[in-house]
Amino acid sequence: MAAPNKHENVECSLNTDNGAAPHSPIVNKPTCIIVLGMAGSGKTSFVQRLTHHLHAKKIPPYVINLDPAVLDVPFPANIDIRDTVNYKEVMKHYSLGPNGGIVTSLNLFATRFDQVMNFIESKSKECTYVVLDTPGQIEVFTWSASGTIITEALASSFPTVIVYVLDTPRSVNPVTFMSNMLYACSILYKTKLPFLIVMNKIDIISHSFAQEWMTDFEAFQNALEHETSYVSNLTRSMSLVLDEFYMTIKSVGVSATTGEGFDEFLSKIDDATVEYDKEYRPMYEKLRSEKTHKEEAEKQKQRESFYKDHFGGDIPVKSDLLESVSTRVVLEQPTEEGSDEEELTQNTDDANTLEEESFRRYLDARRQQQSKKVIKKDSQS
Ligand SMILES: Nc1nc2c(ncn2[C@@H]2O[C@H](COP(=O)(O)OP(=O)(O)OP(=O)(O)O)[C@@H](O)[C@H]2O)c(=O)[nH]1
Repeated sequence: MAAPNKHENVECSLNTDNGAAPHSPIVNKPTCIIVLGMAGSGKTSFVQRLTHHLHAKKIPPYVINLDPAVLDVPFPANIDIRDTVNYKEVMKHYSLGPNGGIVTSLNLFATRFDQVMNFIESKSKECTYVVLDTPGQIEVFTWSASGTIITEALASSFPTVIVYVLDTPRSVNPVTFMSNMLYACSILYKTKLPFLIVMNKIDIISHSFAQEWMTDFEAFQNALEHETSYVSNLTRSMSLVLDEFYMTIKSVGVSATTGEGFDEFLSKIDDATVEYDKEYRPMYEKLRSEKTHKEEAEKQKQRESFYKDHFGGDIPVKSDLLESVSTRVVLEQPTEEGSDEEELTQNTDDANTLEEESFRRYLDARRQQQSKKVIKKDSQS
């Protein structure tokens, strides 16, 4: 069991100087592994074992804990939501129950996720895998706005894979198995990302029965013979529907307790990374560019209404004046360390000059308009 480590709010201190060459199929981009699963399926134990396994292989991962309510994080987390959001304070402040507190904490954290993206980006060359543990209650992540924001942010910049942890011993019941699969299926279609089912706890029972049910419809129907409840009829019909889902889905059996199956898991993650690159990346890149365009259009709209309000619509919105100002702002580059103050003064001076210039142009334009009006009046009278 990996010893709990003092995690850092912002830094990746663990994943350097190991001499290991990243082996991700996509050069210079870590694969983000989002770990989801029903409460108690073993997500945290799985992340703990995976972290341990990767450290042993000298490929230390970048680990992020997104569960604000967990008491102890049993793996060395580089970023821990609990350092940013105090779940108990959130509950108290907003008079929420435990689940509302978790959802709100995750929402608050999502507003800062751009910073997390910057940290991952800065470690892109050193880290091969970024592992994210999610809250115990699966719906908090899968059906919340913040879960979608986090998933889309990751997937539009890095190869991202959804790992669904299944409690194998609990799934020996075909109805429970089917419920789990329906849930997995809904997440697959919602996230539109490569998806891997991790059948955990195979030290208790082999996952071969579950894999057989996924590939052999008859075998599953036979297992249902013993079920007499009305749910079994529904399950029987649903298994027909899930056939296509089973055909596209990858699965692997692991034990977070013994470490069995983790090499196979990594090899499937690498396959999923290639799959992301081929099939999903174009879609997410399009999504990102659409988002950028939408934001640009929104800014343009705000600028237009600003100029309308301040110049009464007399000056055409697309004037060279507006263009020169907006380009200046958009093209602003981050300054070198140590020269911030100097650059800031320079920028402020530039901005003042621009403002003066534009104001002068505005006055000239008004003067010209006025004189045109006067000439027109004179000629009429
Ligand atoms: N035998 C066995 N037990 C396991 C394995 N993985 C997890 N467990 C046990 O399953 C229980 C739940 O594990 P957790 O890792 O806390 O599960 P979780 O999904 O993170 O739980 P929540 O986040 O609280 O919903 C614990 O008692 C673990 O010791 C495994 O591979 N084998």
